[in-house]
Amino acid sequence: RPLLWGYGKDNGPNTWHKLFPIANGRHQSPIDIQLWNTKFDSSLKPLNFNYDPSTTRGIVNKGYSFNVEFDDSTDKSVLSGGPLTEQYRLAHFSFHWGSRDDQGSEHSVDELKYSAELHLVQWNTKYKTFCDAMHHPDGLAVVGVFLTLGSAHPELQKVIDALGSIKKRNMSAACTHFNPAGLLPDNHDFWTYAGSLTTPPLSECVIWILSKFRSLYSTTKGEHPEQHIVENWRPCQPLEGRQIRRDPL
Ligand SMILES: NS(=O)(=O)c1ccc(C(=O)N2CCN(Cc3ccccc3)C2)cc1
Repeated sequence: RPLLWGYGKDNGPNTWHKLFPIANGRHQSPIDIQLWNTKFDSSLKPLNFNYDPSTTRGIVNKGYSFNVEFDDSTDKSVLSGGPLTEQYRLAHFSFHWGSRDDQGSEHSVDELKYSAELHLVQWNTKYKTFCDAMHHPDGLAVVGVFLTLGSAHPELQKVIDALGSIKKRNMSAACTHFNPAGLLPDNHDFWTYAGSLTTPPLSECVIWILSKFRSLYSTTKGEHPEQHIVENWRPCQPLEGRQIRRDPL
């Protein structure tokens, strides 16, 4: 059964507007973070990651990426602070990567792309469900972390080790007690702007929070996540007069 959309020539990002016309909207993601155009905002608070590893549910092959999913039926794993005025529940995290080490991230910084980008996806608890939240500009808060090749990263290694058991789309495997905070850089400085999902349905419902600092990862021989899924990043979209705020100075 052919997938509705993907990253190939016939179903890739340049074709998505046909099924999802919002693709040509004015609040699309990802974007290039042009450092000269970021503005310090003293009203931004420190980010507050409050993740409980016992909410880890498992790892699922989504076809064009894989998600590590969390139980979001309670407020056990939540994000608050930063640009957020409410609490957001962790639903899953996933990655975007490329076929080469010099591309793979979705956002770029002064046109520089990283090898991969981690997305920690949270939804605003003032809405009843994730799906409901997707219909509001403040519905989701996605924390983006740039990944660059480096020394092995224990928490990330746990994810890479689990990939062997979810080789096909819709396969899932148990994955427990994962600490998503372990994937974050020590420094929580960030840029933030109003944007969209970077995959269909491309809803303009995301408050993006991009870490200024990188996390390191190393791909072990053979078990490369991109072995079967080669490129799953969307190119940068027009900023259209949006302001990118930064914290701190
Ligand atoms: N790369 S990203 O961070 O922008 C991101 C991408 C996708 C998602 C996500 O979990 N979903 C998007 C919609 N999908 C399911 C769905 C729901 C309603 C209608 C249609 C489809 C789930 C979250 C974050």
